[in-house]
Amino acid sequence: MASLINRKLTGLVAATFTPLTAQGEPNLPVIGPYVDYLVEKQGVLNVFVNGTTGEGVSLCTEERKRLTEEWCRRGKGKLNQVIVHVGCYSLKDSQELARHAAEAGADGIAVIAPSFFKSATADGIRRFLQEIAAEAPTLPFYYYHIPAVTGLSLRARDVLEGIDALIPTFRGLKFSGSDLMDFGQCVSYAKPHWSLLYGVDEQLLAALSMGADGAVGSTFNYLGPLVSGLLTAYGKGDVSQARTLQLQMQEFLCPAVKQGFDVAMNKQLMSTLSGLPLGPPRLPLLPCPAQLTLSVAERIQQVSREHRS
Ligand SMILES: CC(=O)N[C@H](C=O)[C@@H](O)[C@H](O)[C@H](O)CO
Ligand SMILES: CC(=O)C(=O)O
Repeated sequence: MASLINRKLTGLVAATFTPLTAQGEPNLPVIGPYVDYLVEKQGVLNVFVNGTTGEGVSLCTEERKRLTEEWCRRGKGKLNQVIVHVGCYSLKDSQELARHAAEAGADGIAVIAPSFFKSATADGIRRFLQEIAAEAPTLPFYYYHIPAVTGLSLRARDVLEGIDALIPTFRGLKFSGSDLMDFGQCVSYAKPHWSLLYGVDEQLLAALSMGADGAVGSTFNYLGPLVSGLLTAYGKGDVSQARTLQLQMQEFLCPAVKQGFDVAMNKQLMSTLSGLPLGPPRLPLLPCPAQLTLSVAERIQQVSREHRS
């Protein structure tokens, strides 16, 4: 198990959608084909399960466990890493999910700070994270910063201060915010074995130039080849090509963003593009009419064909 902790997470990580039946129950049989689709059609070999895109906080702990087990089981031998989000409002529930993720064979865990009672201090968050990480001492641990969703005003850099003394398994950060100065300050502070993963897909290039090691995002579920191309171009020093691809991606997403691009719309878009029956989102999110995502889906399909040919 010692090797798990030394595997640095880089490149693309797809934040997965949670397949639900028409009745709103986890639809586990879809996960096997979903893994194959990511590997074969998208060239994406890492997943981030039960996060924002996966509506993790809308699922009960039993459901989260079953989904974790299925992703780990189906991903075995096919995916490089399965990272599981285990954050809950309750510390105890998070600890239970952290222990479970280790048993299920996950490759790492991540936690979003609770946002009903919002910690006013970095110390409160660090100690919450510490008590969860301690329950899975063999797994790399990542802090997940997503201020627009949590409403927490604490900078990620402030949470990082002194964190490795508290959490020996600390291995980095998923940063889903647009404050690139804060991100840069996380890069300055990071240890070489940490992974700084960016999570605002439409401006990934800016974060790469600031020092990101990789990215976790929802759009890599269907824009994998395009974004892999962006990473490769950037890695070769071809910023002009990387920019072309980033701007192209913004062009597709812009019509969706104008209509309020939330998880419900994103999930519908993914169902259309992949053909996987992902089902409705869970309440309080309402299903997005297929019609609303069709024109976005058509443009993405057209350009994806060009990227493959
Ligand atoms: C709020 C949200 O879901 N953020 C995702 C990851 O953190 C992103 O992957 C976005 O879905 C993506 O950047 C599109 O806006
Ligand atoms: C994007 C991401 O990491 C999430 O959906 O949680």
